Amino acid sequence: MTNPIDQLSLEQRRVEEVTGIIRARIEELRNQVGGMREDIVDIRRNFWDDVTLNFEDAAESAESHASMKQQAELLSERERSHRHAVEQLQTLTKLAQSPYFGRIDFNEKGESRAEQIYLGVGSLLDESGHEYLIYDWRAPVSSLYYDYSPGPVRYETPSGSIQGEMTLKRQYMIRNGEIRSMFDTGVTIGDELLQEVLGKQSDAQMKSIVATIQREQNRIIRNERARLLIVQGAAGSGKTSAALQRVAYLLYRYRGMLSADQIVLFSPNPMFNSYVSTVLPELGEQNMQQTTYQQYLEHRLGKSFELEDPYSQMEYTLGAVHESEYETRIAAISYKAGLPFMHLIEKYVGELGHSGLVFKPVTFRGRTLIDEEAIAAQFYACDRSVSIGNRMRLTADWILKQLTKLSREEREQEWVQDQIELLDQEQYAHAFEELQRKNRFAGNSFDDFEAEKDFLASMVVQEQFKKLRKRAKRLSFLNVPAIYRRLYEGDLVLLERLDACGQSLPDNWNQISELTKAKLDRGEIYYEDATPFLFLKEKLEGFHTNTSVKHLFIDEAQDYSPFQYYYLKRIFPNCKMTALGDLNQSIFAHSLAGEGFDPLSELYSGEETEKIILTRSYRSTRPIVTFTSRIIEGGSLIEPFNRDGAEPTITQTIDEAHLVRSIKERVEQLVQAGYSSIAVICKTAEESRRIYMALQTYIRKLRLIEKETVTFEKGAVIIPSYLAKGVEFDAVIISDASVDNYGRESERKLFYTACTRAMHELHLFYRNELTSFID
Ligand SMILES: Nc1ncnc2c1ncn2[C@@H]1O[C@H](COP(=O)(O)OP(=O)(O)OP(=O)(O)O)[C@@H](O)[C@H]1O
Repeated sequence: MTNPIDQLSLEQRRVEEVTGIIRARIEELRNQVGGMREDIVDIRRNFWDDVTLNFEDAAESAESHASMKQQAELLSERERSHRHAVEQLQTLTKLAQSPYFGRIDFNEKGESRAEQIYLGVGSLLDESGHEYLIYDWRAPVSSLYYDYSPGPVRYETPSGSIQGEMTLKRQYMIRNGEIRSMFDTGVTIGDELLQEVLGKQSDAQMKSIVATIQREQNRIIRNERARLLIVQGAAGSGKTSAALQRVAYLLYRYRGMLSADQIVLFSPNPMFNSYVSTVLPELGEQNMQQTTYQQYLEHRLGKSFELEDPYSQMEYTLGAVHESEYETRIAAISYKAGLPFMHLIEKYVGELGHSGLVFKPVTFRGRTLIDEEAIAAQFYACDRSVSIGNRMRLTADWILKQLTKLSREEREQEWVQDQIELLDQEQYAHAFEELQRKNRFAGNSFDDFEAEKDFLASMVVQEQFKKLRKRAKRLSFLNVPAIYRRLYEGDLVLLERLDACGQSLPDNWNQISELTKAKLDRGEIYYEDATPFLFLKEKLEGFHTNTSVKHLFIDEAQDYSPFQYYYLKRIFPNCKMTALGDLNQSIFAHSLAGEGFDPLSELYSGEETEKIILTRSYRSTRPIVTFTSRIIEGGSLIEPFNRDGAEPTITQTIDEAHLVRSIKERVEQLVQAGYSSIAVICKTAEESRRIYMALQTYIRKLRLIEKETVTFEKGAVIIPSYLAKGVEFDAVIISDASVDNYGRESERKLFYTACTRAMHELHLFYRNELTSFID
């Protein structure tokens, strides 16, 4: 056995050799890329010179067409090669800095000797093109590194399972071609390396974790079987990290079949998008599509209503306790989140198939062309065995036909003559050409004059009717807002029928109805009504499904309601879903907390669903995890990663001035200690603004984070608790941990979420009495 020093120098020599090969290849590739770029510019510049164009007859035209096609193909082939080479160059540049982070020696069953397998963020072949100098961390064999310690091992490949023995597992920290540290590891992937990584300061951007992925995280990343993968993980257990590495894995595993734009990540807020946006490019992949549920709802709702955002709803639930309508609103949020409400809407739609739909008349220049009764009569005359969506299409076709008829009558109207007189030269010339083309214009008879007049009138009317036709095709003759409102009008037979079939409405349904109607009548819609409204709309109009999305990732999955999950399933029927959440961080009144992930688990069959639980927490130091896990029920199951640090502090302040002074001093001390991201977390936006106003003159570059903030930056920030979801800071200050601020049971998880954002230090301030969430 070689001694450790010799081992290190042997390994260093290999790093140098491999780095040398990488550098040479970079050089080579740079030249190639330069050449390709020139080629492309050249082809683009001379595109028309290099194609032969002749359209004299059909044969010549076909030849010209073929020549153009050939040239375009040549250009796109060069562009593709250029893109590929640039990507390769990016990967090689990363490898030149740190060619690999791990090694396993694997002796495959039946082979006489072990192969040394080095793992990095991309793969590299030797000169002969046969031997891998570096394996991509996502290659099948690389999973051994994450799943096993030395001993008997096996891994899966697309063509079956491979067994053998792992004789060595080693980790490296290589920077600028130099091995900074090296460990031979046992059971877990190097506590030493993880210690080193986690002990570092936070960044404005999330980092990739490929060198230290833990076994249970690897199960999430490489899962290919589940249609629905549910991850319940403690705060800081690496759910978001696992999700992003999973995207990178899927893009590698299904290269050529799956592209980044077929993967969608639903994030908690726009700032989070900026926080995670560098991970995939760091891994040499393109970012998936990112959105928030709110953005998605806005897109779907269009101009129908002004939509309340979830943070305004949150501010209401946190701050409006003393308002008279508070209990009604909370009951409404909770009821409208559930499946019983979804079933109520389904029943309602069933009823609407027989009667009760509300239509809008087709109007034009203040006149009704087709009234709502006629549309309703037409709709209800359609065969009732046909689905509502299809009957709606048939009704639209009927309206289009009516419009064609009506447009003929419309030509006689006075306004048409007025418009004709206003036509310009160009429009006249166009009409004249059209008439000639149709052989309806000879140029010298009375008929011609009539034909021209008629043609111009038809042209003017057609132009104006275009909008009507478009609206009819979009089914805008259906008054969905009014239909949704009717649900709350109380005179529905439906509600009695529901009662009869044992489904009961909440006790205060009448008050809920009043509240909802009042909002709708202002042209606004509560956040909790948006999904039910869209569900109703889609049920009536037919679902606008998105079949191109193949993977849906839902981060902070506990913040979605069962109703929202069913809606998402309907909208994205072809995709696999990965939902990552923590029930202890359920902060919305509508979220999954009560029933856990059960409603989500029922989305697909048992065989299609898998659940993975992560209990180890990596973000915070052991003292912080020990402290925060006492806030919630079942917290003792959370396992802190063994990283030492300062104990959290709790300080009582006398009044607001004292509080502001204390926070200021604490921030200064944290800056002195070298922390670069420090957050003062307040409960609400209002509290955040107040503290910000008081502190801004004392703390340099202090930033106030609001719901509109889209970038996550380093430095000192004041942030409302619910916007701190999913992100982390070196040090966290809780500005007011008094019982007055965090006293209601419903605020426990919000308080927990705020405290668990801290990586290295946590400081709490309070006035009068401390919250009872801390024992
Ligand atoms: N295997 C790992 N190696 C290195 N760092 C890790 C690993 N797993 C998690 N981390 C780090 O732990 C921190 C928390 O990870 P992440 O934000 O993914 O957790 P989370 O479960 O989504 O947290 P939360 O639910 O509290 O928002 C991050 O700094 C991440 O880089």
